Amino acid sequence: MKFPGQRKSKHYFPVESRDPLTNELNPVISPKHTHITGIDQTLVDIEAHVDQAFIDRHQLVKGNSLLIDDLAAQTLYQELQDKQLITAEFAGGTIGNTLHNYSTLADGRSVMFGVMSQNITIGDYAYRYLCNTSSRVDLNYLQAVNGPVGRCFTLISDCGERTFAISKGHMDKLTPEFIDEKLVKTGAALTLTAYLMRAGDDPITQAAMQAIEYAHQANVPVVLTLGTRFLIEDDPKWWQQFISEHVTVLAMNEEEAEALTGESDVLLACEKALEWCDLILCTAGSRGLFMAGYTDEAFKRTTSHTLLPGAIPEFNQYEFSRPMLKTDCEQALKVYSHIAPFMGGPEKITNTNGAGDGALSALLHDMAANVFHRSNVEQSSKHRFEALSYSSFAQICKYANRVSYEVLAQHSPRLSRGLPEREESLEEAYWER
Ligand SMILES: Nc1ncnc2c1ncn2[C@@H]1O[C@H](COP(=O)(O)OP(=O)(O)O)[C@@H](O)[C@H]1O
Ligand SMILES: Nc1nc2c(ncn2[C@@H]2O[C@H](COP(=O)(O)O)[C@@H](O)[C@H]2O)c(=O)[nH]1
Repeated sequence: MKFPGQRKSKHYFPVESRDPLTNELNPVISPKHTHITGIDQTLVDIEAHVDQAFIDRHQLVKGNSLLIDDLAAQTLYQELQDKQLITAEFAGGTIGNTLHNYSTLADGRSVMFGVMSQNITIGDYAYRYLCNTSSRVDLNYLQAVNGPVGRCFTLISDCGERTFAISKGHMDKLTPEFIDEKLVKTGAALTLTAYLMRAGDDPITQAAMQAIEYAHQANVPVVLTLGTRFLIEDDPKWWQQFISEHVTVLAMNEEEAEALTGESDVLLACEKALEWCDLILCTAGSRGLFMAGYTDEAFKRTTSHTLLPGAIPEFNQYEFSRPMLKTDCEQALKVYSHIAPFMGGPEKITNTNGAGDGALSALLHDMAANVFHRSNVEQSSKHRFEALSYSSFAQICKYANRVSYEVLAQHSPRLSRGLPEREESLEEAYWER
């Protein structure tokens, strides 16, 4: 596993580079590996730039992700083809993107549970999905289905806003028997999306609930990303209950945060949502991103950054602390952190598809790095208390933000390579010091 983010100090990381003295006492011959698991609806993104009239004509809602039937999909696809509007086709799906980006960043294994067409022909959507997924994403546990994977028409408006129209195919046919109990229980995290809960009579929702049960039995953190505010604002109470019963880490953007909590201020929304989960990553578009969570009074660390004003004054005071489960804290303290977009954001943003998923994959990398380090260097001072991540709130913000920038600067929601080892924007002197 690679070190999460870019820093000079990589204390016993990779784990083979431990102190020579302790190496002699307890040599690492071959490090124990770590993986994460996730469930997704297997989807290919079909990207096109369209105007408002197109969105209205196909009865879509700007910014939403709506399910459409076969006839509507056929009509929409036909118009896109006739007018030659399709600009790209990529493997997609919010968790598929997150696992791919995790594996690319961490150079580590992730396991995806989902479906795949039994019969694949070269060039079809199932084939493209497989071709566009990192070889470090283990697809051996996919369930074979007799039909196509899903298509996600990703319609980009002039303002950069995305509207998704989903033609399901067989993407929701995953059944609970295809969730591998051992893999979920030995993983560093289980990653899910709120979209899995809108499958109607299809079995993927039960498959997700089965995975959650396995994760709970083994105290594996359950990570949920909210997808779109429209899904949440239909029934915020139901989601609040769902999160408090099942979720450890919540990823959302500021609109989803408002839909969930009723608070338009991101900090206040995070403060409220911390009553239902342990750790929050909340992206805020051109305002960057926020993290919120708990740490124990005994292990809090004061920031050396400028204290920031906001609805919670000086909210970032303890952002150098590491996130912990609330139940692991003797005296739980709420901690918040914020970062503005890396270098102010790329010069030109063609579309923001996948920027939020990118940030989440960085957080997952940091959480998995903690498990990896703990299982290989158990005696390290890092593990004298149980933390959810390897790094501090502030450091994870930096890393997640940097990854979002990379996704924004390229075209696809999936990274084609990891981050550079050394940041060009940091002076040479930083690395030499
Ligand atoms: N217009 C922008 N300018 C600069 N950075 C941006 C912009 N939009 C998004 N980002 C970066 O991408 C991250 C995720 O974006 P956001 O749009 O909030 O995610 P989502 O795709 O989940 O809605 C932000 O935290 C920020 O770092
Ligand atoms: N699993 C599902 N993924 C979906 C659905 N609708 C859209 N999407 C995917 O989201 C990403 C973009 O993510 P974001 O971070 O920019 O919000 C894109 O690649 C789509 O494939 C859905 O219903 N289910």
